[in-house]
Amino acid sequence: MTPVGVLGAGAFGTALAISMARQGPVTLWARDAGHARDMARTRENPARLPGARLPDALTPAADIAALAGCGPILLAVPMQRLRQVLADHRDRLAGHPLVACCKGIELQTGLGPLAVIAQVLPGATAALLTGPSFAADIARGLPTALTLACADADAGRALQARLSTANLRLYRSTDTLGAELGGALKNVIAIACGAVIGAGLGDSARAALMTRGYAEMQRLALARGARPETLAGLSGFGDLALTCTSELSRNYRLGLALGRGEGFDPAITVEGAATARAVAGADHGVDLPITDCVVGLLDGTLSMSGATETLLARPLKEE
Ligand SMILES: NC(=O)C1=CN([C@@H]2O[C@H](COP(=O)(O)OP(=O)(O)OC[C@H]3O[C@@H](n4cnc5c(N)ncnc54)[C@H](OP(=O)(O)O)[C@@H]3O)[C@@H](O)[C@H]2O)C=CC1
Ligand SMILES: O=C(CO)COP(=O)(O)O
Repeated sequence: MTPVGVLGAGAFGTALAISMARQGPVTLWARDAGHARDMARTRENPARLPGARLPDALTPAADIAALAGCGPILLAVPMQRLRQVLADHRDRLAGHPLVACCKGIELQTGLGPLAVIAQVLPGATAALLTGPSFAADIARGLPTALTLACADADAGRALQARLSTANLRLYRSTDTLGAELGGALKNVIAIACGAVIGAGLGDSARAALMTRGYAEMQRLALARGARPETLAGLSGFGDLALTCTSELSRNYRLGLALGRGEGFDPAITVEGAATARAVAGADHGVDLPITDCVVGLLDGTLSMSGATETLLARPLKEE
């Protein structure tokens, strides 16, 4: 069996590699050669996924040429890095089915991962793997369900069969736009929910924000042509429910810090911050009051009390 390739030895890339290496060969590329060598020697990735052991079938690689012998390649780098990574390694990636594992909207263009892939590698078979999944849970072999979205139904079926594992149950979709937007926008709402809890506004306020945040996700996604059932699925509702209620979520933790008026380590990957700015700044004619408040909190132009008053003072309307 040709190995599955994983580009990006971060938390998610490593967790997916571990899960898939339990049923076949996987090559995990790390951009830092020393990082790859350390993983090969110690059989762990403590910096990104502490406590997880790398199965024997997982081969860390420092040279991206090692991906040449792989079949599908999973792209597990942050959304705002995706374009550069694809451009840097275009020749190595050409000809392989590419599975974007990142969640977000590109700040400069307002595009999602699959549109970025199409621009850098036109004609590539591309899919998206997204949904409610903490890297730590996947690495521990806990049951996880994800959406595998691919515009090409046959390619999607093949990738679903190839990438599903004993604990990773993949559901197919051809609504790539809806899957992209669900995974990206839930991070913005998770920041908002963390801020509400961090400010001590309570679980009822969080439930209201999750619900109205889901409405905001739907408004934007449907306006851009997504299917409602996609937003109601794993990539939308499922991931929203997970990310808005767990301190394992970095987006939620950033929100907690904002609500508490505390700082947050900028080195930690938090996709929702850039996505909020990308979406709020775009001209799509859709009302996104929660997203706008998140941007204000991130930029320091809006206080928690100001954000709360802004949302509570909105004109009364039908649900
Ligand atoms: N963590 C999780 O539980 C989940 C994450 N995701 C998504 O996965 C994506 C990746 O996040 P995650 O793995 O968690 O983030 P991490 O911060 O753990 O890892 C990011 C990885 O990307 C690599 N990277 C960053 N920039 C570049 C670059 N220019 N070239 C090559 N590699 C680069 C980093 O390399 P280096 O180590 O050398 O810095 C690192 O290995 C995000 O979009 C996230 O939303 C989805 C579901 C769950
Ligand atoms: O996407 C995730 C869960 O589905 C991971 O969440 P964070 O990026 O907020 O850590």
